[in-house]
Amino acid sequence: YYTRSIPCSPAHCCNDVPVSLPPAGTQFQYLVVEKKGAKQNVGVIQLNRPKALNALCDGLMNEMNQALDFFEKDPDVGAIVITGSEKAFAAGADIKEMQNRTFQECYGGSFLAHWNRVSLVRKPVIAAVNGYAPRMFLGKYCTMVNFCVIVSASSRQTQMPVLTGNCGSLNILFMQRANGKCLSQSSRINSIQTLAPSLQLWLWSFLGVESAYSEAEKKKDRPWGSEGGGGIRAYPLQPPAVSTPSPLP
Ligand SMILES: C/C=C/C(=O)SCCNC(=O)CCNC(=O)[C@H](O)C(C)(C)COP(=O)(O)OP(=O)(O)OC[C@H]1O[C@@H](n2cnc3c(N)ncnc32)[C@H](O)[C@@H]1OP(=O)(O)O
Repeated sequence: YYTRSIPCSPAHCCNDVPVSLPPAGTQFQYLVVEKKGAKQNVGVIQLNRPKALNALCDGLMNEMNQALDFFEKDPDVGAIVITGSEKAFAAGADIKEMQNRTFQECYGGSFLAHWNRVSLVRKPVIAAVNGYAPRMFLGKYCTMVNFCVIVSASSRQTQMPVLTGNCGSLNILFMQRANGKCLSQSSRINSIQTLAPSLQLWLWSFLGVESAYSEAEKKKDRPWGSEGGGGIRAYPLQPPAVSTPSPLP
């Protein structure tokens, strides 16, 4: 990595603070990192560990944090897309790496603390999800999907999790029909629905989100609208149903 000054822009004043940028052509071992979109204003991070179904090993997460640093500091990038392959977004934590760690090591050593980075990015992050993404919303450190602002899942996304616990109150979920059912199991859906309109406005006002969203769609096996017949459901759309209390006997 080298440092250089980037010019200030109205959207991002850096006060000429040096930022770290990866040199052109930097090769990541576990990621493909590139800028996309007509204006090259979408940072796309593709998990690229196919033999392990993109399991989130330490090396991959460290590279992810470098890529996020890079895109966060790049004034040309308005939003970031994280995606995987057609078969797997990510098979969750690397369980082979975890198996010999003791509780003391994990707890005392702040195991997975560096996984939080994606939640701290000050630009919208969209997860474009195909294939396996086991337990993606379950637990605080579940997978990085948990921290993305928008999750756009294709109908082939399998093993859709039950939304419980800390499912990320900032997530706006767009899912195709096959997965809609998981949302009804969420105890947090009411608060997500309440937040949605203002968040969407906020997101869409962000430079680059629109093109980031279309880049995310290209990464999915079945983009929005491809199912026809109005089969696509976007969440949250409706206010929560008000249940009428049954009269006392
Ligand atoms: C704090 C965070 C918590 C969490 O994230 S909890 C969730 C942890 N993840 C899991 O429990 C998922 C474990 N993986 C699976 O259950 C299965 O895989 C799948 C259902 C996702 C896919 O099954 P199939 O299509 O049959 O593939 P395959 O032969 O099992 O896996 C292909 C290669 O990928 C490696 N792999 C898969 N998942 C992981 C993982 N999570 N960590 C490390 N390696 C993984 C395998 O071992 C194997 O590779 P090799 O043939 O060389 O053994």
